[in-house]
Amino acid sequence: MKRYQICCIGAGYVGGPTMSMIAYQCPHIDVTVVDISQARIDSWNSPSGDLPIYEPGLRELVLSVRDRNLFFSMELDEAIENADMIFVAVNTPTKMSGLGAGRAADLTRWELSARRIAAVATTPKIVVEKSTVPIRTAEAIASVLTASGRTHFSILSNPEFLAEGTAIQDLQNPDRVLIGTNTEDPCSVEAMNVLVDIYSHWVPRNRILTTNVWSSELSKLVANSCLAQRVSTINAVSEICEATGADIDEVANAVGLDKRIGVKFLKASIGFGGSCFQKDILSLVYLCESLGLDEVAEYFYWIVKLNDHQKERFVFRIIHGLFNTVTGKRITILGFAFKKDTGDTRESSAIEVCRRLLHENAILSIYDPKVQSSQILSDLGHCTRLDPLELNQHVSIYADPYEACNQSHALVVCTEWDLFKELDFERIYCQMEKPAFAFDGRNILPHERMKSLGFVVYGIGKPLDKRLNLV
Ligand SMILES: NC(=O)c1ccc[n+]([C@@H]2O[C@H](COP(=O)([O-])OP(=O)(O)OC[C@H]3O[C@@H](n4cnc5c(N)ncnc54)[C@H](O)[C@@H]3O)[C@@H](O)[C@H]2O)c1
Ligand SMILES: O=c1ccn([C@@H]2O[C@H](COP(=O)(O)OP(=O)(O)O[C@H]3O[C@H](CO)[C@@H](O)[C@H](O)[C@H]3O)[C@@H](O)[C@H]2O)c(=O)[nH]1
Repeated sequence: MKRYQICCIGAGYVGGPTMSMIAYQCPHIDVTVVDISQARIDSWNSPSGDLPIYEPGLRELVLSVRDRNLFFSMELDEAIENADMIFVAVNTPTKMSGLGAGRAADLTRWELSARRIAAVATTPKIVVEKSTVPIRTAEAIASVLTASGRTHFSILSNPEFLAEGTAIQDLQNPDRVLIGTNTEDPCSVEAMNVLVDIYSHWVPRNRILTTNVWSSELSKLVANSCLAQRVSTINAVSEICEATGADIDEVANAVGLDKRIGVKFLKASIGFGGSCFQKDILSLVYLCESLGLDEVAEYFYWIVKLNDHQKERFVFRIIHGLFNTVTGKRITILGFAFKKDTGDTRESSAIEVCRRLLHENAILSIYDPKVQSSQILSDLGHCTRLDPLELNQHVSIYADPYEACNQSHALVVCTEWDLFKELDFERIYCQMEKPAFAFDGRNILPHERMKSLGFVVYGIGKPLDKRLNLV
C-alpha cells in the first residue's frame, strides 16, 4: 500500500524542525522537505549533522529520522507530484519596495510556490499554509491553484507558533495547534480532518483548534502582536524605572504574579528582535490601514516605535556613560543573536546597537557562541555600508569571551546567553580599561558582585549609578 506522502516547500527555521517532528511522530508517513537553496539542502543532509540552523535538540531529532522517513531534496517537482499534502513554509518578509513598502508582507515566494504546485500537480492535493501570511492569502492562493483546473486542491491554514531556541519543545508540546479551513466546503473539512489526525499522533485533541481560515490567519498576527506588545510595555516601564528609582525586575514580578497578567514575556531588554515580531506587526498595521482603521493601525504601530526607541536609548546610555564619546574606544559586544539558544541574527537588536556605535567611531570586539563570523560581518556590512576593509578596521570577532574583553572600555550584553552569567568577572575587570563599564541589555549579569569588583554597571530599568554621567 502506498505510504502517505508529505512535501514541505521551504527548509528553513520552520520547515526543517516542523517536518522533523512530524516524521518522528508519524513513522508511517514519508516527509520530503524541498528548497531552492542547494547549500541549505546539502547542510540538512550533512553526514556529520552540521545542520543549517542551531536549535537545541534539533540535531538529535533529525539524525533519528533522516533517510528513514524524512528526506531533504532539491527535486521540487517530484516531491510535489508525489505528495498527498504540501506544506508551504517559505519566508514572507516585509516588502522593501513598491506598494506597501516597509509594511506589507512580501508574498512573492508564496505565490511562486503556489504556481509551481499548480503547474506540476496532476492528483488532488491538500495545501497547507504554514508561513505567516496576511489575512485572506488562502483565498488568493486558491485562485492561483485552481486556475488550471487540472486537479482539486484543498487549502488549509496552519500557522506555526514555535519560538526559536525552544522550537523542539514547542513542537513536541504545543500550547495549541491551529487549523483554519473553509467550513462550508465538505472537501476542505475532510482535508482538515486528515491534518487533525496527523497532529493527534502526539498533540492532545483538545489542544487542536479548528476555525475558519480567516480567523486562523489573523490569530497568528495577533498572537505575535500581543507578545511583542508585552515586551514594549515592560520596556516603556523600564524607562520610568530609570527616571524614578524603581527596579524593573521587581515591578515585572509584582505585576506578573497577578494570574490575569502572568509572569512570562515581561523581561525588559534592549528591544525585541527576530524575523517575526516586527514583520507581523507591520503586516497587521498594513491590513488596518488598508481597511481604513487608522487608530487601530496606529495603536499597533506604537509597539514597533517603542521598540526602536528602546534600542536608541540603550546606545545613548552607553555614549553618555562613556563621557559622551566612544571614538576609538574598544567596546565588547557580548551576544549577537536576537535571543539565546539560536544562531539567528535576523532583526537582532545587536545589529542596531553595533551600527550606532560604529557610527560614533567605536572599535567593536564581538563574541557570540553560535553566530558565525561571516554572518556578523555580513549583517554589519549591510547596515553600515562599510566595505570589508573598513569593517575589519573597526570590528573584531572572537571565539573566546575573555579575549573579546581584553583592553575594553565597556561590556555590552546584547543576548542573554546563560554562559555570560558564569564569566570570571574578576579576571575580566583586570583586563579592562578603567573605569570599567558594563551595560547589561538583558539584566542577566551579577550586578552587585560586579559593582563590588569596581565595575560601573548599567542595567535596563535599574536604579542608576551616579557615575553614568546622566546629562
Ligand atoms: N522563524 C520562526 O521562528 C517562525 C516561527 C513561526 C512562523 N514563522 C513563519 O514561517 C515562515 C518561514 O519562516 P522561516 O524562519 O522558516 O524562514 P527561512 O528563511 O528560514 O526559510 C524559508 C526557506 O524557504 C526557501 N524558499 C524560498 N522561496 C522558495 C521557493 N520558491 N521554493 C522553495 N523554497 C523556497 C528559502 O530558500 C528558505 O530556505 C515565515 O512566514 C515566518 O513568518 C517563522
Ligand atoms: O520577555 C521578553 C521576551 C522576549 N523578548 C525578546 O523578544 C524577541 C522574540 O522572542 P521570542 O518570541 O521568544 O522568539 P521568536 O522566535 O521570535 O518567537 C516569536 O515569533 C515566532 C514567529 O512568528 C512565533 O511563532 C513565536 O510564538 C513567538 O514567540 C527576542 O528578541 C527576545 O529576546 C524580550 O525582550 N523580553
